[in-house]
Amino acid sequence: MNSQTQAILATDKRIDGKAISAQVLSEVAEQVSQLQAQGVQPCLAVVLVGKDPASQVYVKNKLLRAADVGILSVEHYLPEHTSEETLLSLIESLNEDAKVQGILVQLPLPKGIDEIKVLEAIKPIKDVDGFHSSNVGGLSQGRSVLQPCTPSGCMRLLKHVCSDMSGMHAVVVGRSNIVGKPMAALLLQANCTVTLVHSKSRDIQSLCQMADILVAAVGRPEMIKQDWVKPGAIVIDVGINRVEKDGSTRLVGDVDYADVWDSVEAITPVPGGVGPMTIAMLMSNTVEAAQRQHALVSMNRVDGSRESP
Ligand SMILES: NC(=O)C1=CN([C@@H]2O[C@H](COP(=O)(O)OP(=O)(O)OC[C@H]3O[C@@H](n4cnc5c(N)ncnc54)[C@H](OP(=O)(O)O)[C@@H]3O)[C@@H](O)[C@H]2O)C=CC1
Ligand SMILES: Nc1nc(=O)c2c([nH]1)NC[C@@H]1CN(c3ccc(C(=O)N[C@@H](CCC(=O)O)C(=O)O)cc3)C=[N+]21
Repeated sequence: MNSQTQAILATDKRIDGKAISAQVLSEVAEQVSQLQAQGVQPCLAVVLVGKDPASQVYVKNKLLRAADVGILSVEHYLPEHTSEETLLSLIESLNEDAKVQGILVQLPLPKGIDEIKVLEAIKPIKDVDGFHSSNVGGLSQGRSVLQPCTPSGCMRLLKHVCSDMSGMHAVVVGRSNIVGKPMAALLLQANCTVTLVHSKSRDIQSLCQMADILVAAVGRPEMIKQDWVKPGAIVIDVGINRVEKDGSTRLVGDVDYADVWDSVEAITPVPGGVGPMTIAMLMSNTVEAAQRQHALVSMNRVDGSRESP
């Protein structure tokens, strides 16, 4: 990225996730071309069980972005009442398919299917969501593993407005396995002092007021107001909430954007903030998975060892 683009993206208070994700996607497209030149076509398998309307929209957007950057995608749509066994055997066949380097099982899964069991069935090297315990453990140890897309997207946005986060107090609201916990791990790795807040925390407002970096991943529309935010804070709003207002549906975050605007140094909008970054990082992880698998295959050809990707 040249310094002029960096300046454009960083001068505004609004952290433009759409523009920054476009940069990530153009880097990914370049990496895809390099892999293709080596005879590797990156391919992402997306598995959707049931007909949850929001999941259908997200999956469609992921497939569109994959096509944009030259990543092949294969879709597996399974009916709502699919058994856990059927899903596990699909994952097994995708694990064994050398043409597929990335596997994503869209969450949430229908009731009756053990989410952890399903995520654990995905080969860690193909786990482009970064949800397998081996990748989760690797992240907390600071190893170079496939990282969860939403938190790594948030880190990328933060780096646009803050080149060194060392010593800053980061408060993350929400402790889910897919957002809050890995977000805290990444902030810790960036040398922040991290507070992880959840529904059982006491006096959440005071904890938020202490934040130099505030990350909201709660799922409560516009919960965070101006008097929760320290003046000059950087705010990353992960929340995606659909609210009805005057007969139409609007998308809002967990932060009251208009209310906090005057206080903050920088803030991500909803939509157009973290959401597009999540998808861009998924493409980036797919390419990384393809590169790692290609390197393993090449290494095995040279030394004849039996380890397979
Ligand atoms: N932009 C993107 O790319 C993505 C956006 N999202 C959005 O982010 C939001 C969070 O998602 P996700 O992490 O999956 O959600 P979960 O519902 O899994 O987790 C929500 C977390 O918030 C905590 N919480 C709930 N209410 C409160 C409260 N009043 N005060 C403090 N903490 C509270 C819960 O605490 P406890 O653990 O105690 O129950 C829980 O840890 C949602 O709006 C979701 O749609 C999610 C993924 C990606
Ligand atoms: N295995 C798995 N991996 C995920 O990463 C995963 C998941 N399951 N389940 C659901 C959550 C949610 N999530 C989003 C991705 C993109 C947008 C996104 O693109 N949002 C747009 C708006 C989209 C709209 O209009 O609804 C935006 O914020 O601008 C939002 C949310 C990924 N998730």
